[in-house]
Amino acid sequence: MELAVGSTNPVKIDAVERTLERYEPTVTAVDVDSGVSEQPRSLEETVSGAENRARRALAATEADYGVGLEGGVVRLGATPKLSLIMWGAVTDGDRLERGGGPTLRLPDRVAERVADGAELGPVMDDLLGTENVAEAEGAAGALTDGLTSRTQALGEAVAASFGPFVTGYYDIDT
Ligand SMILES: O=P(O)(O)OP(=O)(O)OP(=O)(O)OC[C@H]1O[C@@H](n2cnc3c(O)ncnc32)[C@H](O)[C@@H]1O
Ligand SMILES: [Mg+2]
Repeated sequence: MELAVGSTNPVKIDAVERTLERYEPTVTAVDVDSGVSEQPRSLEETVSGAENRARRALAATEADYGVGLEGGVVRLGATPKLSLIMWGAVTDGDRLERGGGPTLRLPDRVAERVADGAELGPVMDDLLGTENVAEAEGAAGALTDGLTSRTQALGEAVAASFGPFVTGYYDIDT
C-alpha cells in the first residue's frame, strides 16, 4: 500500500508506518502547506489542517492514500485551560475521512504562553530543556511520563481516520 503523508516530521511518518504496518506500507513524506496557522487554535482549524495535508500529499504523488496529521490547541472550560488535540485525515482522492487522537490538558505555564501566541513545540522545549521534543516523545510523552508518546498518540488519529477505508461498517446502504 502506497501512502503519502503531508509532513516531513519523522514522528508523523513513524506514526503512519507503525499503525498501518499490517498493510506493508510504503510511505512518502511530502512537504505540503497545511493551509492553516503554524499553531491551530480550534477544533475546526486543526481538522482543516489535517484535511489539507491529506489532500495535498495525495495530489503530489501517485499514492493510494494521502494522510494528514495536525496538532492544535483548544480551550476546554474556563481560561486558561488549553488542551492539546491531534487529528488525522485520510483520503483516497474520492472520500475523505477524519479521526481524532487523544486530548491532553496543558500545564498552566505552558497554556499561558501558547495563549499569548507562542507555538507549543518551542514552549515545551523551554519547559523541558529539550531541543525539538515535537520530533521525539512530544508533549504527549512528556505530559504522561511516557505512558504514551507523540508517535503513539498520532497513531491513534491515523487508526481512527483510516478505519473507514478498511472496514465495511461505513459503506453506504448498510
Ligand atoms: O512539520 P509539521 O508536520 O508541521 O510538524 P509539527 O511538529 O509542526 O506539527 P503540527 O504542525 O501538527 O503541530 C502544530 C504545533 O503544535 C506543536 N505540537 C503538536 N503536538 C506536539 C507534541 O506532542 N509535542 C510538542 N509539540 C507539539 C508543534 O510543534 C507545532 O508547534
Ligand atoms: Mg507544524
